[in-house]
Amino acid sequence: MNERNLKGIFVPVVTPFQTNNELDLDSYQKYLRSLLTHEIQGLVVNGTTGEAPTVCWDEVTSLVELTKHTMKNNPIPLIVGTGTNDTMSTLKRTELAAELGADAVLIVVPYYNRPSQEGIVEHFRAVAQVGIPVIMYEVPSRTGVRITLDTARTILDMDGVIGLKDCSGNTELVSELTRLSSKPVLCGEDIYFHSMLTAGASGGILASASIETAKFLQVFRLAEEGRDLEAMTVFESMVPFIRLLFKESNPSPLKWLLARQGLIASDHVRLPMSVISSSLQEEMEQMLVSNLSGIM
Ligand SMILES: O=C(O)C1=N[C@H](C(=O)O)C[C@H](O)C1
Repeated sequence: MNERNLKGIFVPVVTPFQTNNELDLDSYQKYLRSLLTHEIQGLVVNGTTGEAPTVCWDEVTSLVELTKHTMKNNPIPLIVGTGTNDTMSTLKRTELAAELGADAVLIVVPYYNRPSQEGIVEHFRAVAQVGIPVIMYEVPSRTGVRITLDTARTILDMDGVIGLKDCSGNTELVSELTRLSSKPVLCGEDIYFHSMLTAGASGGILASASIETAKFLQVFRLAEEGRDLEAMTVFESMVPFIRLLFKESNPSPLKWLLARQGLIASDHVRLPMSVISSSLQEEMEQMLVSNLSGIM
């Protein structure tokens, strides 16, 4: 995988669990097969949406193997989340992902220990040397640390780093990087998808594309063709749905909807995540009944 492939709609997949906390691989395969009926550009396993903090490496291995098996006749790029807040364990996981045949790794800016900008740069320099393409993942609302434009540029200039997943909460970073003709930026914050495309993003890694796959593909295609008004109209039809999907922590609302659609058996999430509140369930039911964004 290289920076030219970092374009279009990438779906970060959920990790289905049984109510006893075991992986539910039957559901996982059914859900994957349904996603793969769309012409998406890639999948992300063990991202935030995949509940990476509570999935152990043996389980990631099972998920990656089953993903590769399921798409063997029609392989698309497979990105695996291997970033942690410890450089040594990130390196180990990244090497293991490469051995499993991942096409790229998604490396979150180290969270919780609040490294300096220099520490963040060195973390990425180490991972970039493993030899598998690296996508940097900026999500300050989750990590507690925000990268500067200089840090983003320094990391994106490294050989082995192919792009950035931007969940920075606004369009500043993507606009600046686009102005500087940097490597590709994928939107990682669903509600900003259209504005980030307008600002120069080359696509998105979007949890809501698990449900509204066709519409996200349509927005991307229309924007690429320069039909921005149409792209905006389709995107705006999804805004109420996206707002509900992120009203409580991702991926609990998404898992509820996938279970409601019968694509996974249960909306179970591992603690400390919890299933959505009854009030959000009611709002989601209401959305389905009034078919707000045309889903289902
Ligand atoms: O799993 C991901 O990748 C995504 N994570 C974001 C988050 O939950 O912070 C949301 C985005 O849709 C995809």
